[in-house]
Amino acid sequence: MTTIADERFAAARALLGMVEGMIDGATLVDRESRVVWFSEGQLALLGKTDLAELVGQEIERVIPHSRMREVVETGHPHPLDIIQYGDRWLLVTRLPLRDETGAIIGAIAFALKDSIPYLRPIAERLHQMQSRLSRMEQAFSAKRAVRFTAEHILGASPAMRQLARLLRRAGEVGSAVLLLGETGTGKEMAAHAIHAASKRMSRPFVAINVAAVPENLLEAEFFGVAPGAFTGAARQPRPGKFQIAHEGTLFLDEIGDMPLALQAKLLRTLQDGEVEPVGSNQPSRVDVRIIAATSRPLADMVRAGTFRQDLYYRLNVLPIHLPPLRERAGDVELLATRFSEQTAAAFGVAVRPLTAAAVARLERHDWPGNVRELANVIEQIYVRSDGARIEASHVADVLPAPPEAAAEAAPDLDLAAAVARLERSMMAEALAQAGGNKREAAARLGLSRSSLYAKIRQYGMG
Ligand SMILES: Nc1ncnc2c1ncn2[C@@H]1O[C@H](COP(=O)(O)OP(=O)(O)OP(=O)(O)O)[C@@H](O)[C@H]1O
Repeated sequence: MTTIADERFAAARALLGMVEGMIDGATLVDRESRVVWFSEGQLALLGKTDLAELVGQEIERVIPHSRMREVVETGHPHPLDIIQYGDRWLLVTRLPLRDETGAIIGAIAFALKDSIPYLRPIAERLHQMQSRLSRMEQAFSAKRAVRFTAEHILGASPAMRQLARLLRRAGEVGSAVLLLGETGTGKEMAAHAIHAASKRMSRPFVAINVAAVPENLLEAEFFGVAPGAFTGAARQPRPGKFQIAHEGTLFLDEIGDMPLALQAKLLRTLQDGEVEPVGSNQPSRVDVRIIAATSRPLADMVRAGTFRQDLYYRLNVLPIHLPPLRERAGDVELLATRFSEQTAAAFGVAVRPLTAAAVARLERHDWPGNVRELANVIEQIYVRSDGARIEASHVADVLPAPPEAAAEAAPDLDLAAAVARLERSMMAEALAQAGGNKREAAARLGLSRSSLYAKIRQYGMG
């Protein structure tokens, strides 16, 4: 005689029979977790052919890791589980079966056919998000690492001793700082040192060079992008430098190159302590200390109306002037010696001390590119000449000849050096004409801003 349970099992089998094409395998067990039925597909998965010999066996004897008993005993379904059969991965659903009084009479399980490919888009998205996260974590910890402290900033001149005091003080107070100085005077280094001396030192230090980022990307770079802000944009939100620098320090290099429209948004952010990603009207709070830097005469720009006065006051809470190298003659020897040691270590060669004449020759130079130019000159000497020491002649080979000597100089047949000299002088001219504005100078030279930047770095100039 057939019981209610038998009827229900028969109904379940009939139902599964109707969707046979969509499932890889199906299993029915009774309330003692004994096998009632396996579908053809399930038998194949198990490597069996004879259903009759399996019916009535406890499910674990046939499928050792089966979780059907759990479902029968708890009455809780497992709507989605991923299991492995040999080398196949299946998405399995297990449901309890009940009679009309609600009592459990067994359980049913089925694996959706080709279910794993259905999962692939989700798995890939998860994978993408995980790798994004780990890239961001890496970037975070790299940025968080303190690169320079005040001790790295070399200089025994009174101007530099005063600077070291100011940087430490700036670290303590936590207000906005404006670093003023020519290119290559160590503004970025100073910003690192302030961060390292502040209570934010274990939080991120994030730098952005306003002049080096194309104008149309600046806003997104600063404030981030809301998910799907523009067609084709990533659907996930992209954090801006403000969000990345949360609780840390944001270094805004070449702030004088910031377009006026963005200056307004930056001011709002600083006033409200909230950022609004591009394409979103939902501001979020950020706690960021700002250190801005510029090699341009910001006060003059305010007068000329190219830099907002209110933003200037907001940033100029603690102005720190970084003296150009030509005003720190006493430091040239110290810096050149240190750069010689660093270059030797980087090239894996013996250190070449500088002769007194070489130092004197370096001290006569005007250093438009400041400390970066000096570091570059020393490195070029290592590349272009041999010898146990750095002689005045090595310096002269690398530095442009002083004006009075130029007339007597032998014709220079070194094409690369001549091209470099021409490039340098045209770049210096374009920068001077553009009042230090790199955007404008690049346009005058017919270069992209990033190429101009690369050349400025290459030649250690501004
Ligand atoms: N006082 C110093 N002691 C040691 N190294 C220095 C000093 N000042 C600058 N440097 C070195 O000179 C190079 C230029 O410094 P940095 O990038 O900080 O200058 P900057 O003023 O920010 O330049 P820019 O405005 O062109 O970006 C760096 O390699 C830095 O390590």
